[in-house]
Amino acid sequence: MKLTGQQRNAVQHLGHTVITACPGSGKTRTIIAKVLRCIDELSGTPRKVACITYTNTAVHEIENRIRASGAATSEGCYEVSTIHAFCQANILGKYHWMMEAYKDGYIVLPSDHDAYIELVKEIGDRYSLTDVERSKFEELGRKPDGTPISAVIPAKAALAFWDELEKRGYIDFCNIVYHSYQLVRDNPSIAHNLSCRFAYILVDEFQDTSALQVELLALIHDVGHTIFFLVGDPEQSIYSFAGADRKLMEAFSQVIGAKGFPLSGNFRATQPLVEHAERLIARHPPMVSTSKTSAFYPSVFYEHTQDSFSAITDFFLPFLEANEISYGHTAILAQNWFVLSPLGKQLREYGIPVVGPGTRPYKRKYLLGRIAEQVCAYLESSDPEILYRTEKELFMIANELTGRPYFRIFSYKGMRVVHLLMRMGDSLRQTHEAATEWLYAVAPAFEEILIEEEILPVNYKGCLSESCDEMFAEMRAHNIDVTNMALADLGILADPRKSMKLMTMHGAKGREFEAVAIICAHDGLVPYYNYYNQLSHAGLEEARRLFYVAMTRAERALWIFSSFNNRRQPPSRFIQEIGLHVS
Ligand SMILES: Nc1ncnc2c1ncn2[C@@H]1O[C@H](COP(=O)(O)OP(=O)(O)OP(=O)(O)O)[C@@H](O)[C@H]1O
Repeated sequence: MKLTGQQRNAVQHLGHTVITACPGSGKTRTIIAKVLRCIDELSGTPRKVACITYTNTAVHEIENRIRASGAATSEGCYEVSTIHAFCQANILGKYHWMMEAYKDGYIVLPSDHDAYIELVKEIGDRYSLTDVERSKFEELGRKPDGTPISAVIPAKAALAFWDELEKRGYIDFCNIVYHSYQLVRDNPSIAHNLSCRFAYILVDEFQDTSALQVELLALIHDVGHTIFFLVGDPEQSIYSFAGADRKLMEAFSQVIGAKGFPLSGNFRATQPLVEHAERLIARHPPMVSTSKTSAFYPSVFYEHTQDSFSAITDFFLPFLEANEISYGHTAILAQNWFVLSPLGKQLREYGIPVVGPGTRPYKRKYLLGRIAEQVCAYLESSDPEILYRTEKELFMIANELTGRPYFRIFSYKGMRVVHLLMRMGDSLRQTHEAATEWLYAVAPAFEEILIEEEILPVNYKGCLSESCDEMFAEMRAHNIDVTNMALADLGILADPRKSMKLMTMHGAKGREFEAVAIICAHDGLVPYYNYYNQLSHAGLEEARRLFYVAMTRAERALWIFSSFNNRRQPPSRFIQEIGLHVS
């Protein structure tokens, strides 16, 4: 992997390391190079390197790059995961028996699970919570002392919610980390064990690490056998609502005595784009482009249009076509999910390959849908990468259903099952061409394979057929045209490489796209405020960083749209701040 001198120096440093640098400067590339170096060093030893990153997408990206480098043969000496997956695999999943509440096991409850939704309703009714408050349970965070972190949910409601989860043997995402922290804090032998096992812990996007996560890392650090490699950019800290504190990066680096390494230059974006970003947040020294991509002049555009759909179809899509930018290299970003969802639905109906909110014609929770999407993606592209993702999906499904991590899936056995599913999907495609018929045919066939191969227990017989019925009932209830659904449409959902991505600005962190469109750029959304939530100085600064993250995802072109259908909220103040004219 090609590295600059600065990047190489950071990778070669033997002690604790911290890299604080601007967007596009190669922080993620450097952390990947460090993983590869650690793999080289640790291969053949019982010790490991853990690379902790913020999102599952980032995990996939890093894993792909490690595989591409050929280091995947050293599987077993590295782990790339989110902090939740790290805690689940190395702490809570292993030591839950030490906790009275979870001594017999637990089930991780995702926020789209029926039991989760029911519980939110129950607690919402008990505490007379508003719809906005009810929608924020999945964003709940927790301080090291157990206090809930939420700008909107009253603490007593959050505590009652967790109490009920615990009584029912469930656990939500934020408590995976909280209970792991408790286990490590109360049992020094666990910290010792982790420090002996992990020779290196590398953390990407450290600016969004919460106090709870830092405390957990500090406990491992204190044992003294682990070297930390931290990368981040405080100017891209956008998760304070979940407990992130941009000052923790510097504080933790000082505590552990990490040596700082600068990285300069933005490899991603062209100079005109970088100049607009500099107007929003000025860096010292100023960020300069080192991108070799040819620049568009102009490359930052603003339009005030009727609505988001007309913005995309009248301006963004024609621009992509004229400049031969493929959909797979583009993204549409918005401050929240609610404005993306109707747009996703409209674009899908318009025939544009899109993934993201509103583009899946049924909820993600359906087991059959989750497996079928992977199989369809593989049948379309034969990409071996999808085989690994299917393996992971099976692991998650088995874990969610049974409450037990079934690590054997990540072995020859798991891969064999994945191949059996692919083969079955392919053979049924010959006789059942339409997606509807195919789904009804694969449901019992996949189920038989999963039960026979002991991925699912026998008492789960019927679960995929049931899931198939529920999926279709939901699609019919929402008037989805199921008869014209093709297998390729399902495959796109699991393999979004050729599709335009719809994502929230938060979800876009760490990503890059040739062209980016920001929709609904209105004051009240970015920055967020309304009659009940006045805009504070801290809120404004966090929103500025959010807009900065969104605009620095673009490599060549950035389009920003506001809408004259939205009469209550003026165009975002950040549009003018970056030097664009708002009439
Ligand atoms: N030494 C290098 N030579 C060539 N390209 C590079 C180099 N370093 C980084 N890049 C490229 O620059 C782009 C940005 O790199 P990367 O994603 O690692 O930046 P980052 O600092 O993590 O960005 P952000 O903070 O915005 O997430 C990527 O396309 C990467 O491949």
